[in-house]
Amino acid sequence: MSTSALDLAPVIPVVIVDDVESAVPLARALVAGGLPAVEVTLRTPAALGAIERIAAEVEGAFVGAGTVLTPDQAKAAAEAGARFLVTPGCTETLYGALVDTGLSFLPGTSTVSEVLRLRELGVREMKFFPAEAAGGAPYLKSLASPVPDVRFCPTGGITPASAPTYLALPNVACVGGSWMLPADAVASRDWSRVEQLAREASGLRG
Ligand SMILES: O=C(O)C(=O)C[C@H](O)[C@H](O)COP(=O)(O)O
Repeated sequence: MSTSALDLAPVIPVVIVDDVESAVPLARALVAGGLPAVEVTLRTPAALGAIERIAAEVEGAFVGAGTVLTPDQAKAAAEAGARFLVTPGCTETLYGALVDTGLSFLPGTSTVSEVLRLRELGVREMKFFPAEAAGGAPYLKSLASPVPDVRFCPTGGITPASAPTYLALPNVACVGGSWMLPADAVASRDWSRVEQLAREASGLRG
């Protein structure tokens, strides 16, 4: 069975990289702190280069691409070395492209019908986005009884304070978040702070 990003740690860090040179030390700090699954969002021109460098140079990292919106992005991320793909929402076209890469993926959902549509296609691991805005932990808790066989990675607005509530739910495998990468720490390349925040996040449990 292929590795699922959901099973590696309680948190998947969501990374926005502005320069490729920072990507490797940043990912090393996350891995050292206990967060091996690293989601690099395709929101910056540096993202694909960052995925490539992390895949090649950071031992222990399981690097993925986030903010995958189009089939071309799915393909480019796979070619750059991404091991998993994350999307904020899903369409039929995008779903087909995700499957075509052969990688594991977390399609974004925020309604029960979206969850059921993907479930009909055999998907059992999904992102719940934007988690806090779309109903938060109470929403996912309500889904656990009628749809017990789908596991979620809620992402969007989650903090170290709210993460344990999500992680305590039976249908939450892990959460996604960017709080271990404060903009000022990344700008000043304070990797020891990133590692420390990652370590705290990796110790979170419900
Ligand atoms: O890029 C994507 O695919 C997204 O769906 C959005 C991200 O998951 C959120 O931006 C998470 O960021 P925070 O809310 O800062 O934790």
